Amino acid sequence: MSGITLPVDGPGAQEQAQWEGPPAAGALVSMSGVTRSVLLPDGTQLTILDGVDLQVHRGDHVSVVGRSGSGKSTLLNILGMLDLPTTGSMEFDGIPVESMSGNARAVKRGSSVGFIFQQFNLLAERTALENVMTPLLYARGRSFWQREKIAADMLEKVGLGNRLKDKPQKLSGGEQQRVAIARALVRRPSLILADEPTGALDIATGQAVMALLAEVVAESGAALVTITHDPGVAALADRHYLLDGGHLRAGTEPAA
Ligand SMILES: Nc1ncnc2c1ncn2[C@@H]1O[C@H](COP(=O)(O)OP(=O)(O)OP(=O)(O)O)[C@@H](O)[C@H]1O
Repeated sequence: MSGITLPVDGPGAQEQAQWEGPPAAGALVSMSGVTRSVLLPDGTQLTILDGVDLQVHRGDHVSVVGRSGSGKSTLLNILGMLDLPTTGSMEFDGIPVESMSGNARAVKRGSSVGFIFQQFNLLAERTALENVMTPLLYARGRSFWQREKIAADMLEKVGLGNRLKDKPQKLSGGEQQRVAIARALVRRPSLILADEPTGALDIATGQAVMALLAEVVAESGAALVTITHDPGVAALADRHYLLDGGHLRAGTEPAA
């Protein structure tokens, strides 16, 4: 698909102006020596991430592969400020995340991060349009007052302009994921985090959805971090990482 353009004075423009912070040249997300550990019921400590260094800039498309249980979702949760590092440092837009209150992190997450999940996570009782409008309920200004038009425009961008009133159960898996992509992008976040975005789709549909996702994200200027088991999906990224034993390394092959 080509010629995709996002709404000109798009959703979230006001919030972005408010939150844009440091110059675009700086890293959007910077992780340095990040570990994440949890205390297990038997009192032992499980180290899930160990000494992770990662920088993500606007416009980047980064893939992370790794075996089941290697810590991919844990990494994504930290990138999206859903969890904090146990040790090490992470900055989002130049702001140390540990210096932000929980509320400030939630506001920042809402305006700056869009999530896409394997199982789409759409609200079953809401139409495609209502699902895409949902993030705009937390926006301000034009993004809030014109949320219906903004959401409809975004669904048009992902090729679903004729399915606005359909609920998820009437949509195919690929169509549901396109609704989820529209929802993730509707506030014009600076970072899109996709956790196995093609995992519930057949190969051809997954490739089409992934190509669309990469294109609309690139058009928006946001960064895209994709976690995937699928080498074909990972290959679409510009930079490739592997999580292995809690360590993040460049490339897709485990260390010898
Ligand atoms: N809160 C927690 N308490 C205990 N163990 C945890 C916790 N969170 C994660 N783990 C463990 O840490 C490891 C990494 O989990 P994570 O979900 O990040 O892996 P993943 O690479 O995303 O796996 P998958 O590909 O199967 O989704 C797993 O062994 C998981 O059981």
